[in-house]
Amino acid sequence: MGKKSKKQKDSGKRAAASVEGKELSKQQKKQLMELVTQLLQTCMVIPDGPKEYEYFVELHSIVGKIRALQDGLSCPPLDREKAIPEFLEWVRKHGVDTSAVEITSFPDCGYGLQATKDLKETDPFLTIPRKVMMTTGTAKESLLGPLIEEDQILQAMPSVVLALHVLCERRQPDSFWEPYINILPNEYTTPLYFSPEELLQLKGSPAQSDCIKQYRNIARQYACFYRVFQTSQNAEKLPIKDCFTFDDYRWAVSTVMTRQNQIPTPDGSKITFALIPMWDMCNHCNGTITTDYNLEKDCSECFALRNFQAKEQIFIFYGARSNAELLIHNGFVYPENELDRIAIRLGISKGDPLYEQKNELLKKLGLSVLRNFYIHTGMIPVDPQLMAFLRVFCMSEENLKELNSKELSEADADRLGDIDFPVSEENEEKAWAFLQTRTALLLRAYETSEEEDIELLKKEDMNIHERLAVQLRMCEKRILKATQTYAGERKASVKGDKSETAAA
Ligand SMILES: C[S@@+](CC[C@H](N)C(=O)[O-])C[C@H]1O[C@@H](n2cnc3c(N)ncnc32)[C@H](O)[C@@H]1O
Repeated sequence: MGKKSKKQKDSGKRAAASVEGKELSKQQKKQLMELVTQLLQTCMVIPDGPKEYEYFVELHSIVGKIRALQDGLSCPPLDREKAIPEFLEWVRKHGVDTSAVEITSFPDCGYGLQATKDLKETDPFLTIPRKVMMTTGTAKESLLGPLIEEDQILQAMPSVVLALHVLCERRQPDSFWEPYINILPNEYTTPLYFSPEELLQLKGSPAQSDCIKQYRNIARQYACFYRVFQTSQNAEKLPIKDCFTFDDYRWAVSTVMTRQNQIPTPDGSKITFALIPMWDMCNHCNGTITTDYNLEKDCSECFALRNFQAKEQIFIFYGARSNAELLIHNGFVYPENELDRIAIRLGISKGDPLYEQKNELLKKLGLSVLRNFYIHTGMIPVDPQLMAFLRVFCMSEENLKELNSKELSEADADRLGDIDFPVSEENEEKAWAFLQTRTALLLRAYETSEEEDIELLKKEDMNIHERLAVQLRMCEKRILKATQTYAGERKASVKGDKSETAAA
């Protein structure tokens, strides 16, 4: 499956030669190549902190010029609604039992699956055989095969392989996966689609920098593959060779990012990336992973994560992701996210007179002197790694000497991360005071308050990108505020305990 007959391979050539609509002139092709080279050179630069946003504006402007030249060259739009009946017929023909589910449009999360009957927690509701999936394996068997064999980037990046595979199959008139591709969204809400003004809404959030890094990576990949398609003999037969637009690549990458799953290879020896038709119509909610791969039957099996009544939307759990990760990789924010967290970067200054001793102890704990930690939503925002770092950060010379002079047992290391085992009253007070101040500073980096964000979200005419950015920063502020309060309470309780002791 996925292997094309000679007839199919020839039709790939046809598709490439007759890209509907616009043909670029020689002059335009030259201009495009110059812009792609400029993009590649700009992508070589790794911007530093304060200049990062300006860098994004520059990248976005070069990409804008490329997109303008490519106007009319991208794939024609898809009509999802119209394509659903044929898609259902196709999956059923290939052995998918769709009797428990229906594809329906839901407010706020696009299409999804609705239960046609009551389902009990753990009931199986969808089984998808490998033969309908698009995988890195089917990519290797397609027209892309020779290029994958030649290109080291492709060999190391299965998601890129899958993105190019989807794009080639979208351009292939008689693709096996045509009924599946036709029900995919026309565009996504991943930050790859954000304008500089929209990205500005994330000012103060650590996610802004991650969005820029993602944009730079995808722009660089685009520029690299644009050149590969112009020069490699193994790209000659690809239906995207002469019409590889930035918009199409961004669409393909977003398709893969928002829908891919990992499955074992047929022999079970490795893990591969896959797009799983029909299963990938499920939207996300809190819970646990309930999709498994049955190697014996060679299919993906999905079970209900809770009871669902007939007519209710069936959700699955995509995995433990923060809202920033959900926005960047999945294009949505989930305010009810029980596993939300925000990254904070902490480090010991080289100017700290106890730098060496702190470094030594952190090494013993498997922590580095500068790294990202997380604070979490929920009752206890601080995890053991952060707790241990805060304690070492605020430790006295005496404590450091004592701990560095001996072999640290697992129990010693665990105690340093255990919220209920202070090193000393002084250390505890300092650690919580530090966290309280740091969260207050981080909150000040945003240009709006949580209350202002809540008001903004009441506006109905806000565009979806801005809405997502405002939702994300609102969720982040909630975590920071809760942590600030929590740290303040813990600090006060150390003092309280002290005064109690003094009174006793
Ligand atoms: C695997 S697809 C699910 C099907 C998708 N809704 C569609 O129309 O094709 C994942 C995408 O669904 C949307 N999504 C999933 N869960 C969501 C949720 N809880 N809230 C909002 N959007 C959600 C996001 O756009 C995400 O990128």
